[in-house]
Amino acid sequence: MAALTDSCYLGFDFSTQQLKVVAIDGNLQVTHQSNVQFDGNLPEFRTHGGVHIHENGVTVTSPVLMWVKALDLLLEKMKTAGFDFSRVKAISGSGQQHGSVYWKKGARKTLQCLDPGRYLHSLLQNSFAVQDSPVWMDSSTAEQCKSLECAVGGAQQLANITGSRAYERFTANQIAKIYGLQQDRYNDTERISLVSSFAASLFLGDYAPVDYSDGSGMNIMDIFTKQWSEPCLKATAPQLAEKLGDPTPPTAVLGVVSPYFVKRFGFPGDCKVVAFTGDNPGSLAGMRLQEGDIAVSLGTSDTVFLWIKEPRPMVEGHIFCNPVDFQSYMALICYKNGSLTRERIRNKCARGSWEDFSSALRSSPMGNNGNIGIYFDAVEITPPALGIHRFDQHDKEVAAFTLEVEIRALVEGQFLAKRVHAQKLGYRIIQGTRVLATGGASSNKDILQVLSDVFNAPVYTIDLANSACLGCAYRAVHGLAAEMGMSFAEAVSKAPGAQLAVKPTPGAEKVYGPLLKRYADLEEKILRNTMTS
Ligand SMILES: Nc1ncnc2c1ncn2[C@@H]1O[C@H](COP(=O)(O)OP(=O)(O)O)[C@@H](O)[C@H]1O
Ligand SMILES: O=C(CO)[C@@H](O)[C@H](O)COP(=O)(O)O
Repeated sequence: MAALTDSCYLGFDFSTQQLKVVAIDGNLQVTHQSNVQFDGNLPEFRTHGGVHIHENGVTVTSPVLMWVKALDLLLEKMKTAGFDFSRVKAISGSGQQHGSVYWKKGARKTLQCLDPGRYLHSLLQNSFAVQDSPVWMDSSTAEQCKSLECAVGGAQQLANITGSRAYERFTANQIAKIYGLQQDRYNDTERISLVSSFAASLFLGDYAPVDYSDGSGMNIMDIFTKQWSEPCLKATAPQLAEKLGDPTPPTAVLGVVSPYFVKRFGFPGDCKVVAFTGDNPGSLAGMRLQEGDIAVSLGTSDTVFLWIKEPRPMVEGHIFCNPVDFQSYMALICYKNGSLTRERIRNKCARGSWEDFSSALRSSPMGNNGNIGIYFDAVEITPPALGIHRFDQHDKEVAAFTLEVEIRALVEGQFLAKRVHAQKLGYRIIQGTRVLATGGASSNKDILQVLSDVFNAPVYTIDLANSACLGCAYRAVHGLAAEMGMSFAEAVSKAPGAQLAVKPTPGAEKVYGPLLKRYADLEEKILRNTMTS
């Protein structure tokens, strides 16, 4: 037993607003957690919510050096807190999906001989051909999307290969834009990483490959052969395969940590680095999703995901390779107007207080007396529409709601959308369905109550809102076990299970059944108006 509590595994998450870490011991118990907030702890980068929204409103980037500096800061913080790095057997991690990093020619050499006496951000300040990395909130690549779909034979055909039709935030379209507008920088790029494989590269002291699961969010990888698709490569940019390197299984042990971390922080020389993946795949691992469950992540973005065996890619939603099981897949739907929209309405209607926001939810009725709100502050992903739309019980568009009605309309609207879209992908709520919630807003029980009522199913949470970090700490454990043929489920069987957070209110299905239909029709109408305007 002592050996199990002595050993330690780390999971990092480079998400939109912060860098987080979770440490677990060999018994899979959480022993340490920490984080660095980009806006608050690194104000010199002047980000808002971890990003820069450019003047055109659709280009969204983050400074790549901010992520590097956040890692310097986080590891120093852990050291100051007395964290014992010498016990770490393996690390893994995740990153916000789709974002891309452009390593400059010569950067590999720099990575291979980092001076442990200096900070990473100072050592790597000249290592990037593009300083501002495009991130998942970007929607500036409509033109590139059109041309990629056209090149492979249409949206459905692209989905049949890569798991998704062309999406503006997906990496191929971002790369095509950089190649089109900044050819010098593209030519000066030695390696293109995702945020996840970039983070793994820092630890490895060499370029880390893209894993199959996060690689599925690029519009370039064939999710069935798990190789780059030739037609997609060709339609995106020249010499792309060599700049991407070959994709790798998410369970792969990539090597050991770079001597930089051994000398500077005292990591053991044989501490393994397991492939990093996307934050949503990381969450699937952290929640130990089972077939039949539906997971709802309420982070900066809201996402819904499912474990699936037989994928049928469609033009709505995404299919990714499964991060923990080679034979399986995961379906995902992403919403851009998640926590940041809830924060805006909280500030406008609840004096900036989550407590007041919650009490408005508690004191308003299920179904909001028939009022429905659809809030797309930024161009939404599912569906691609914009604007604030409020409807009364007769589906008549109205200009405003009272504060309390506005708060409930936002939360109900967000969850009605999730159930409507999940059902369109074929998901059915059956006896025994569990909704697993995670992400920052999953700490709010009143928000979870609305989720439970709209889905008419119990909502479970895990102890930690940071399921991506935890999942990657589990993946670090599994990476070592997988080498001996052990499955993920076996490797983490001792981990604490999800806890029941809330049950649906009696009568919920009667209230939300008709609202689901109305929501779907109203959304359809908004989308039609968007297309014709
Ligand atoms: N009590 C709360 N109620 C609702 N939302 C909350 C609460 N606490 C935190 N949040 C939301 O959680 C969000 C951060 O979630 P998180 O999953 O950590 O994001 P990310 O991983 O994308 O950085 C914040 O933007 C905030 O709006
Ligand atoms: O674009 C997607 C998924 O397709 C987003 O879910 C990003 O992966 C960002 O994640 P968070 O920082 O919101 O967790």
